[in-house]
Amino acid sequence: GLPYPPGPKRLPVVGNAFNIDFKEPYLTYTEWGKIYGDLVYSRIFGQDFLIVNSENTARLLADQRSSIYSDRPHSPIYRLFGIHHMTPGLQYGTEWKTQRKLLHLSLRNDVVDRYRDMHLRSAHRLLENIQRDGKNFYEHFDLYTGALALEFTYGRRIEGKDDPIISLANRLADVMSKGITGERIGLLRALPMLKYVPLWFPGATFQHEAQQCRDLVAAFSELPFAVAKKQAETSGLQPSFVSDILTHGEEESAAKVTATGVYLAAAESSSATLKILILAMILNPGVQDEVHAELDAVLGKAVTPTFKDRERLPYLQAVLYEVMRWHPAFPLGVPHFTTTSDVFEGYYIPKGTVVIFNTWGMSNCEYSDPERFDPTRHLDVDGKLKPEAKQNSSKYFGFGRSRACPGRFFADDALWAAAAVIMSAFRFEQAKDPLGNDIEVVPVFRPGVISHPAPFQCSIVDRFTGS
Ligand code: HEM
Repeated sequence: GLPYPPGPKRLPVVGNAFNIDFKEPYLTYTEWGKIYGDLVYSRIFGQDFLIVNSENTARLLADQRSSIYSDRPHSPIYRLFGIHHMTPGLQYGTEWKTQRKLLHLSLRNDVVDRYRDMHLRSAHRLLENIQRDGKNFYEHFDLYTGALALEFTYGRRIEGKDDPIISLANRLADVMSKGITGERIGLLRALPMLKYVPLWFPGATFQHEAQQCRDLVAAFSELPFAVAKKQAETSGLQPSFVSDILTHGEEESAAKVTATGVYLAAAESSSATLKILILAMILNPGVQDEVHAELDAVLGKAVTPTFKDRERLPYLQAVLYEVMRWHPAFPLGVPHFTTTSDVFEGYYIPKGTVVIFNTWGMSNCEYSDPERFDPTRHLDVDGKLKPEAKQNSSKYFGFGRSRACPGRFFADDALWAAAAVIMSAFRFEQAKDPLGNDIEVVPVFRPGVISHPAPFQCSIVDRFTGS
């Protein structure tokens, strides 16, 4: 037979389990990429992995062979935690295709303009929250993106973090991110009997978390939907994802399931990106000066931007592209899985291989001096956006025409609205200690599929009052 793609030497049974930095696996994969090239083969506990280190190869596989490369890894953990029927984890097949069709109705490029008022209204709410209570800016970003996701999905306006639906959603996201880790997915593959440990068994934390997650999923797929329907009967249906589906005569059950997945896919990814923006601004005050200079020159002082100003603010847009390049919120995308075996450039790729698109590696190796935060990479000599800038940033939303993020156009507007509104109002700076010295900020990212910056202190100054 044909050889596997090149890769690090494997030990019997464990394979490469001890070669990977599980906290920041993208660092390991990027190192491997430098040694072995665009395609790296690895194995852990009998599971095949293919790491794809170049954007071009990722597109050749995911776009041109999408029927082979669009599945998701099969793991019993999704069923245990009750999330196996949500779009991001669904296996390639009819149910997934139906959900993608429903998402397309409300999220395609030519319909997302209708959410722009909602984005701006929510961005102003974000601004007020930061003005009132700057210390908890992380929480305000989570509320901004969570509220947008819920209003988009159910037409429900969220007034604050105590809203019962947002607190339910947050509890669910929390249980999921703690419960469904890569290590557990691996452990369950190695010791499948773990899923039969009875609930009463001492130390069965895993089972308790799974049960709690299933209960929360069940509540979350019923409650907001029921509220939206009730509202529809009394005051008419607010335009939303759910209303789009119901007016198209689609089945209620498909609508409910798809809606639940949207919140989980939309909220955390966008708020992580906004936190990375603030981190980048604190670390690069000169870039922040440029953003402010552009805003003041184009709009005049103390004018808050709206979407009609977007084209005239190329530097701000370049900053957003650079945020995603500098540290992608999904450094390794979301894993794909092969439905059949394949041969690519003379290499054999088995059926059932987990395919990891190393976006972090791509955004580091395909640019010079990659650690430097430099928005001008995306601008030409006249300060206009390079024609390829938008396309270059599409990799941060994943790969495969049919599997890539369906919410990317919505996310793009949500990020822009928040960035434009809060950056026109505030300057983000290093916080000071009681002696007046700057508190140094070191960029540290938490492990996980979505890479959040670890909490950092920050001083937020009103640009116009100086307070
Ligand atoms: C900055 C914000 C966001 C980023 C960086 C992001 C990125 C991603 C990535 C990398 C994937 C995996 C694609 C792949 O399999 O290759 C994904 C999937 C997905 N995203 Fe997003 N996303 C964002 C916001 C959103 C929003 C706002 C929504 C909905 C309104 C959304 C809905 C989804 C859904 C439903 C999936 C699963 C698609 C599938 O498995 O078929 N995302 N996203």
